[in-house]
Amino acid sequence: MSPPFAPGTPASSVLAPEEKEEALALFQELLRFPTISYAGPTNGSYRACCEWLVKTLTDLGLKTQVLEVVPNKPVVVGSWEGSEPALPSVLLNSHYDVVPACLDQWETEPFTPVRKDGKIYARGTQDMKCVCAQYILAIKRLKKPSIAPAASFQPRRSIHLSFVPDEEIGGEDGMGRFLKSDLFRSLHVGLALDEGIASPENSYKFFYSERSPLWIRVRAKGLTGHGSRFIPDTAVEKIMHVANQALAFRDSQEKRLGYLCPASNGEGEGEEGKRGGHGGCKHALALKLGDVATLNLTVLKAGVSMDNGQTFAYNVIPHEAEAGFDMRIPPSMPFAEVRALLDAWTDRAGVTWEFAQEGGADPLLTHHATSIDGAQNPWFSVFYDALTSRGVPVIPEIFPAATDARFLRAREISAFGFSPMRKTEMLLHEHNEYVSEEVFMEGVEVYVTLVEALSGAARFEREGAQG
Ligand SMILES: CSCC[C@H](NC(C)=O)C(=O)O
Ligand SMILES: [Zn+2]
Ligand SMILES: [Zn+2]
Repeated sequence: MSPPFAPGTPASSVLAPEEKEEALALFQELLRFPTISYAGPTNGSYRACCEWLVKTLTDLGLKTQVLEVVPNKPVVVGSWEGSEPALPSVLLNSHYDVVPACLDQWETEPFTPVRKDGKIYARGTQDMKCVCAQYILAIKRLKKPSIAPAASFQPRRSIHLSFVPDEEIGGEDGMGRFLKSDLFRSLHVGLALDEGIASPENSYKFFYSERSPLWIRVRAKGLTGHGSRFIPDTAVEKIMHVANQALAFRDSQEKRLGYLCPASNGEGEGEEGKRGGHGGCKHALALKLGDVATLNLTVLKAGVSMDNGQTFAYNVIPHEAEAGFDMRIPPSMPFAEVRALLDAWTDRAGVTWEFAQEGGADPLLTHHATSIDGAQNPWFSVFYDALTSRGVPVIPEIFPAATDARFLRAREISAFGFSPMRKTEMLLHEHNEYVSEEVFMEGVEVYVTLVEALSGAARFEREGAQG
């Protein structure tokens, strides 16, 4: 892979003002659906959003299919057949669900988009309805071009757009079910694009792997008694012992941030004292969030209560306590090491730990990566060359959280996480989420570039004669 190159000047918007307004109107229509994912019977406005997607894709002339394996959790697929449909296709995936918004913390109504100072405020503007809309608008540009050189574009490989629910609550009933369907098999996907995150710098980040989310439950039992005494071996004391060691590990990982990648020069941890750019490191890569482990104490339960936690008996030492940790494990950290740490922390405290993920953590105990070596993975070269052709530095990273791309990579389908937002504050899951109109419109053009290149890619040598 070539190193990231110096910033250039990206093409500015070439759309007429009325076309920009049309594009922003479409984006705002999508933002109006309160598609908050949750485990309720109707799943917010999934169905209404799905109907809007079906109409929008059909109006574009795409073949539209809806898969509803789990009631009220539809997956929508729009397809544009390529001139060589036997070749592996390009999948543009996005999730249409969003996280909840705390109304009292927002300055605007989260599902009534507001345009102010060149920005659009609404839940989902970054995560990830921007990308849902940009895919649609890029296809619209390519199908009904008003601007050269998009005129007469015909994809060689088929292009599929998938819009899935439930990503924000684990994705099992969304992307998980979609991947197991005959519909998905029929798409014959070679490369998928999925979400990334905004880059505050003048660069595009893209993600080729992600950290594994492990949620750990620790339960302790201990002696009870009067709150005025020195009772030994209490449940809370045991939990505190585990928590203190866990938080010390957290500190040690946080200190690694910004230091040279030890793997890049083969000299191990000692080299981490040298900040990025020094010390003979081959790549001069500073460790980022996706390269280190994180751990947060996110659940704490204890106390004797007769009314479900409304009031507590402050003078009774609780005989049980529980802690929950959200751990994120980078591909460089073997899972055996994680287990050994957890065993050591809990053994010393005389308690046990378990995975808290529903259905177990087995699928999360393997990291999957899409190769970013062009000699191994020709999709990477096409993606990277097309993206860098826009003159903005392009940075490969490991996604710090979990996305639907993990399901694709687990099936050995190449998947890059990418949301075209440069010079943009990262606001996913935050209050007052927004994206600038300029960034949004540039993103449409970025996808025009990417879709042209990816769907136009000639048969790769390894694809053989049958595609
Ligand atoms: C494991 S399912 C939860 C998925 C969620 N994804 C994001 C992007 O926030 C997370 O990483 O917590
Ligand atoms: Zn997302
Ligand atoms: Zn999210």
